[in-house]
Amino acid sequence: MSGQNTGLATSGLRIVIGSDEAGVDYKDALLADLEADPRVAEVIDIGVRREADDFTRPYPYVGLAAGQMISEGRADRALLFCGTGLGVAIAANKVPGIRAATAHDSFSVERSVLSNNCQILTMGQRVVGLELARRLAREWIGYTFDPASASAAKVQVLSDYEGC
Ligand SMILES: O=C(CO)[C@H](O)COP(=O)(O)O
Repeated sequence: MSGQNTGLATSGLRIVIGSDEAGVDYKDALLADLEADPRVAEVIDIGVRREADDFTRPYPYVGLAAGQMISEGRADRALLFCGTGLGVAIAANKVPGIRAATAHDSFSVERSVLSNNCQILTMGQRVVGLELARRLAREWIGYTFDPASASAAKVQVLSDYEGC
């Protein structure tokens, strides 16, 4: 995998944000939050967008597109939404080298980065309140995986399995 995300942010994160129709309200709200966050260098909105042709784009395309962007080194992380958060995570995890997790609580969000070195966080607009989603995203941005931690060897098992 080229441009593999180490989780080490040195000059601001490049974050992909995306959703299907069922997650677009949260996607647009979190897009504004990320753009205002000084820890974020770039926000890349991959849709869907209201009034656009892609509005009914199914969730697998969103998850796959986000995973591919990270895999190709065009972004460091992605924040994705659908109705449950599950579909976009399943899709993103099909891309080799990508670790995406659905999390709606603070501890799981923390561990998705510090234990699992996940590059992608997903949430469900039909599952979690907007203010909690916003708080979780703020917390998520603050975590950085430590490649010297005891968790690194466990994540490496996955990388070795995938060969990337
Ligand atoms: O939540 C979704 C997929 O996990 C999606 O937003 C809705 O999918 P559907 O229930 O198949 O319409």
